[in-house]
Amino acid sequence: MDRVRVALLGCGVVGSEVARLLLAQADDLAARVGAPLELVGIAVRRPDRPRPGIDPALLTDDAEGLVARADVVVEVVGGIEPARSLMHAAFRHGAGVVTANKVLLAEHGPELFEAASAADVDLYYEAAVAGAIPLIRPLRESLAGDRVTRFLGIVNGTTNYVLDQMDTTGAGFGDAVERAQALGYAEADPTADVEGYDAASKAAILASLAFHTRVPGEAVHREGITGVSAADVAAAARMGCVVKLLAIGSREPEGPDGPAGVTVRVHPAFVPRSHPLAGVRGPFNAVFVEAEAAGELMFYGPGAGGTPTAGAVLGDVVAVARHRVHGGRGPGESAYADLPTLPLSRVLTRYHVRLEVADRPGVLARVADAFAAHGVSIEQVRQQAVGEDEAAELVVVTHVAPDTALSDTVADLAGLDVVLDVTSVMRVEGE
Ligand SMILES: NC(=O)C1=CN([C@@H]2O[C@H](COP(=O)(O)OP(=O)(O)OC[C@H]3O[C@@H](n4cnc5c(N)ncnc54)[C@H](OP(=O)(O)O)[C@@H]3O)[C@@H](O)[C@H]2O)C=CC1
Ligand SMILES: N[C@@H](CC=O)C(=O)O
Repeated sequence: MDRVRVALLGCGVVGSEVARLLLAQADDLAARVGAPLELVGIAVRRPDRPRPGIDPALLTDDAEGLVARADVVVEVVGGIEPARSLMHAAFRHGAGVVTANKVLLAEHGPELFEAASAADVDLYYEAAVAGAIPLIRPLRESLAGDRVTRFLGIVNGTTNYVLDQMDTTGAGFGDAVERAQALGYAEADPTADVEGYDAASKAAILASLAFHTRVPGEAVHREGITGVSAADVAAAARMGCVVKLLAIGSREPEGPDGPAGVTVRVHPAFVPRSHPLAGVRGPFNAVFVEAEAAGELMFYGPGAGGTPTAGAVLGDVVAVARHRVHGGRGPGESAYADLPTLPLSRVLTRYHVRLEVADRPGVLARVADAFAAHGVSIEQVRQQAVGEDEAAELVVVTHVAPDTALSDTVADLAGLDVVLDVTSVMRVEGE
C-alpha cells in the first residue's frame, strides 16, 4: 500500500485538532505507519463555515461519499446518528474505524464490534474514555492475562473542572459549567456531563473491558452533580474531604447476598483529601485499577480538551493504519464472561447525611432508631443550630453498610415528623 487514505468525520473541538496534527506531523506519522497518511476529506454539518488552517477543498457535507473513499475513518462527530450508520458504512467498505464516541459504544458496542469483526477490520476507541490517558489499551491488552477486580476513578473532565472550581475558587455551578463549555471540555449538550451520562457511558465501556462482560450504559447506576451545592462542598471540607464524581466498577463473587456479577456506578462522593483522587484538579482524570496479579495501578492525565484527545485519536489512527499497511488486525472485543450487572444492594459504602430537624429533646434518638432499624451503625453525629428558631442541622456519618440499607434509612428519615428536610446525602468513598 503506497498511502493510507484517512477520512475525518467531524471538525469541532477534537476533529479540528486531529486535522491539524495529521498535517503538522505528516512526516513522522508516515515513518511510524510505513506509508503516508493522506487526509482525503473532512465531513461536517456546515462546510461553508471558515475553519482556520483547514483547506476548504477538504470540507464536505457528504459523509457517506467520503467514507467510501477511505482506508481509515475517524469518527469525531459524536452522538448516535449519523455516527452509527457511518461506522457501519465504513465497515462495509472495508475501512478501519477510530472513534472517540463513548455514548455510541456504550449503547451499540456489541453490534459495532461484531460488524468490525465480520468485515475483518479494526475498531479502536482509546479517546472514548478519559481523553488522552492510555487506559483502553492497557485494559484490553496489557492486563489481558490478569484478573481485574475493581476500578475507581474520575472519568469526566467537565464535572471535575466544575467541582474543582467550586472547591477552590468558590465559583457558582452555572458559571463553572459555562467556563468548561468555553474551554471545549463539555459535550455538545453539557447535560450529558453534569447529569453523569457521559461518565456512565465510560464506566460501561471500562467495566465491559475490565470484567470481560457486556455492561450497557443504561445498566450503570447514575447520579450527576446538579444536586451538589456549595454547602456540600463546605461540608466535605469540614470532614477533610473533597467532592468528586466517581465511576466505580467491582467484580462481586457469588455468596449469601446473591450470584457472582459486577456492580457499576457513577455518583458524586466525598473523597478524603489524603486520597490521590482528591488531588486530581481541573479537567484531569485518574483511574485506579486493581488486579489480582498486578496489584494497584493508577492512570492519570488530561481527560478532556481538543489537543489531548486528538493525541489519543492519532495513536489509534497509527495503529489501524499500520494494520492496513502491514496486514493483521488489533484485538477485538473480549466479552465472554456473561456476568450480570448487580443491584446497589451488593454495594457496600458509607453515607454522609445532612438533616434539618426540629430542635427539641428526643430527636437524636428518633433519628438513631431509623438507622438501627436497617442495621446501619453510626460513626459520628454532629448537631448545630441553623439560625432558625426550633430547627437544627444534624450531620450523620455512617459506618459501611449495603447501599440499599442506607437509602432505605434515608427514605424513612424523610417520613419522620421530627425531620424537616433531608438536605443532602453523599456517599464517602476512597478510604
Ligand atoms: N471535547 C472533548 O474534550 C472530548 C470529546 N470526545 C468525543 O469526541 C466526539 C466529538 O466531540 P467534540 O469535538 O467536542 O464535538 P463538537 O461538537 O465540537 O464537534 C462535532 C463535529 O461534528 C460535526 N457534525 C455534527 N453533526 C454532523 C453530521 N450530521 N454530519 C457531519 N458532521 C457533523 C460538526 O460539524 P460543524 O462543525 O459543521 O458543526 C462538528 O465539526 C464526541 O463523541 C465526544 O464525546 C471525547 C473525548 C474528549
Ligand atoms: N465531555 C467529556 C469530554 C471527554 O470525554 C468530559 O468532560 O470528560
